[in-house]
Amino acid sequence: MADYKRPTVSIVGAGNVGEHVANLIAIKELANVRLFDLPKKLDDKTFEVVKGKALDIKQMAAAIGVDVDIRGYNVTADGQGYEPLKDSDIVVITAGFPRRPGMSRDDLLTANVNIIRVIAERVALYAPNAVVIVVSNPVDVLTYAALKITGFQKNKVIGMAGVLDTARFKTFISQELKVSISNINCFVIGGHGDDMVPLLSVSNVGGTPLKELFTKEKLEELINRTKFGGGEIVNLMGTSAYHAPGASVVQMVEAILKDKKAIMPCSVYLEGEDARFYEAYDVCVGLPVKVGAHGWEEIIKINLSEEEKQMWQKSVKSVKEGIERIKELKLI
Ligand SMILES: NC(=O)c1ccc[n+]([C@@H]2O[C@H](COP(=O)([O-])OP(=O)(O)OC[C@H]3O[C@@H](n4cnc5c(N)ncnc54)[C@H](O)[C@@H]3O)[C@@H](O)[C@H]2O)c1
Ligand SMILES: O=C(O)C[C@H](O)C(=O)O
Repeated sequence: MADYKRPTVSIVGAGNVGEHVANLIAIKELANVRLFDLPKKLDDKTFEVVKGKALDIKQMAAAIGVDVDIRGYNVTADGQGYEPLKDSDIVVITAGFPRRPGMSRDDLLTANVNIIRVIAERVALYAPNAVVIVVSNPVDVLTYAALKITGFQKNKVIGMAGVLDTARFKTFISQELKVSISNINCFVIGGHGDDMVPLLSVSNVGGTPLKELFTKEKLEELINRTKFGGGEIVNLMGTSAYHAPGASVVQMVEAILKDKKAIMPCSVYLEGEDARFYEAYDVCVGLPVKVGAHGWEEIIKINLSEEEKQMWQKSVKSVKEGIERIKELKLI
């Protein structure tokens, strides 16, 4: 038998989302994990929290009997300490500020793009063959920034959002109909903001279209709850979600590591024939894509209804405004 080499997933930003990604990767015994974060100051002391979290997760792995190696590394905001990114198969970027009640994801843009810039440069330097999954918000604009800054091939840079938004939509449908999540087929596409687009034309429960299962008013209510699903949690917790986001990232990680060719909505770069089909150019935005060993491998072309087209264009426009903003400010 050929030597098995366990893959390596690096996670930059070991906060709420990052540590949950690490935790789930360990539980599923998918890969070795390297966590990177800034040391934390508390009172007069500096703590190496990232090393503590890595050790704790490694001991959890021992407690549940799985064989993965988890390590933590201190980095600095100006990009020192990233050498251990070397040989990573995947780098997940979860570093940056989460929003607080009253904020939109776009309010995080300038602060987070400055963080992403340093990290993306280091990824390009030390892990030039990795697939990069961007999570930090506003995710579509930051996926675009990470793609431009790393200079990676477009298929190697993927934003996580659609898997999460779709999971939320499924949750609300399942609660309402009292039906298994596994019988619900739907996609949420577009930018990860208030203008996201639940695709009713391809959504069904056990084959029955959603439009036949709900009144117009009820469907509207479920769609709105999905669109503002992130904000609902921010208002409840004072910070943003991390269990469902962590699990959504790990679904993508697993599809890449196992070359599953799984179709899931992700934020990807549009150009050429894909851009013409969706009438959206030079932008990263959520669409159903096939995810496998090479990152995203194909954009699935779905004929949108007239109503969906209008919602899609509005969503794309709002992502493009964010991209223009960081270009004007010369942040990328
Ligand atoms: N795409 C999505 O669907 C989605 C879902 C949830 C959260 N998010 C976003 O993910 C990001 C992280 O959320 P969180 O809840 O984990 O926040 P968090 O504050 O718990 O964790 C962020 C971590 O990033 C670290 N960090 C900050 N600057 C850094 C730098 N320069 N280098 C290295 N590490 C740095 C912080 O020290 C912190 O540990 C936020 O921007 C949030 O909005 C996106
Ligand atoms: O809502 C947020 O700010 C975090 C994330 O984008 C989410 O949808 O949970």
